[in-house]
Amino acid sequence: MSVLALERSTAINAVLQASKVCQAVFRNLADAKAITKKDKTPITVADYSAQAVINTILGKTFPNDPIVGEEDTDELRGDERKPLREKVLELTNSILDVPLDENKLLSAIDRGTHPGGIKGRMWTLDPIDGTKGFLRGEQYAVCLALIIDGQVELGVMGCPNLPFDLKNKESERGCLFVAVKGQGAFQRKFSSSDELPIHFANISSPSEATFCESVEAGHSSHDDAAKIAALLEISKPPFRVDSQCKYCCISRGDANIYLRLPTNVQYIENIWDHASGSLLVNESGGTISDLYGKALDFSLGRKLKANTGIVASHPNIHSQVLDAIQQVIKKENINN
Ligand SMILES: Nc1ncnc2c1ncn2[C@@H]1O[C@H](COP(=O)(O)OS(=O)(=O)O)[C@@H](OP(=O)(O)O)[C@H]1O
Ligand SMILES: [Mg+2]
Ligand SMILES: [Mg+2]
Ligand SMILES: [Mg+2]
Repeated sequence: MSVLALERSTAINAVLQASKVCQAVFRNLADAKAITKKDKTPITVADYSAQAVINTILGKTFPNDPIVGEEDTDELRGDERKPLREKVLELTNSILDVPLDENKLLSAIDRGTHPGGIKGRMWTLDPIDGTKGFLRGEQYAVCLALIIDGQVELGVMGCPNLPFDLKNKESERGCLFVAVKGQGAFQRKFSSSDELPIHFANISSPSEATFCESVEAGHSSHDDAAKIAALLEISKPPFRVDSQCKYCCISRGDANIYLRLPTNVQYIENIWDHASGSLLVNESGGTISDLYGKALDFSLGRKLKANTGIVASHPNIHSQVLDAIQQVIKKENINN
């Protein structure tokens, strides 16, 4: 049996089950209404339920593994939130073999409150990445990764709305991506367990590239990206796609560069927003770093405290992309 085989199959199953939750919620749009968390970002019953489903499935097979998950139950408790809690419970139990009661539901979600760190095994989970994309009916991803001693060893991403072949409008939607360190990166349909290896598109000059960025200008500066693209003589328009689907798209050659450029200096990226994507990039032949060329450090807790922004691209062009980023950042620092 290959290294991390049980972790790989368990994570794939967990992500597929959580993706079903998201699809069910979206089919009944009334349930997909968001509430706003204390940090002013949106959350839906699907985010809560997907985290409950994945944490429960992981807990059964790996009871001693901690989980660094995006969500917690702070805003799911109290009388006022009873209807929301009941909806989350109903959804979760429509997927799990053994139904949970309310207390078990809350503790399943709160298994995700681990602080992270450098020692030992831990999972990191983003039950819905691109919640805003999910609410718009566009792209979103269920993202799960296993980190051991600060290194991402396994990444699985479910993209329920992503076409298997982007160039074919009729192509089936619902793709799952999986990578294990040293074992390559693969794509499969939700509807079949056949896996196909994926690779970065070969490219020799940045001017030929298509770059991906967030749909939300508040999450990544579109203005800075346009300046960087101009310096690199990129003529193709940006490929704006929600969520960690960006990582999936560059890893299978739909685009060539992923730029995530901070819009404010206070924002620090979360580990669950980049763990699975970073391994997918590395295992499909790409390079990933922060804007200064520094490797992403997943060992410092729940956040990528030592990194600023993200850039992923083909190794042939990575240093040129970093140079262009430096020129734009320097100019901005001078002007501010
Ligand atoms: N200010 C700011 N800067 C950078 N990133 C931020 C910011 N605010 C939120 N977030 C995180 O962005 C995650 C969504 O990823 P994307 O921006 O790629 O997708 S999208 O365009 O918003 O759909 C989103 O993940 P989810 O909350 O899981 O959707 C957030 O973790
Ligand atoms: Mg969120
Ligand atoms: Mg996210
Ligand atoms: Mg999320």
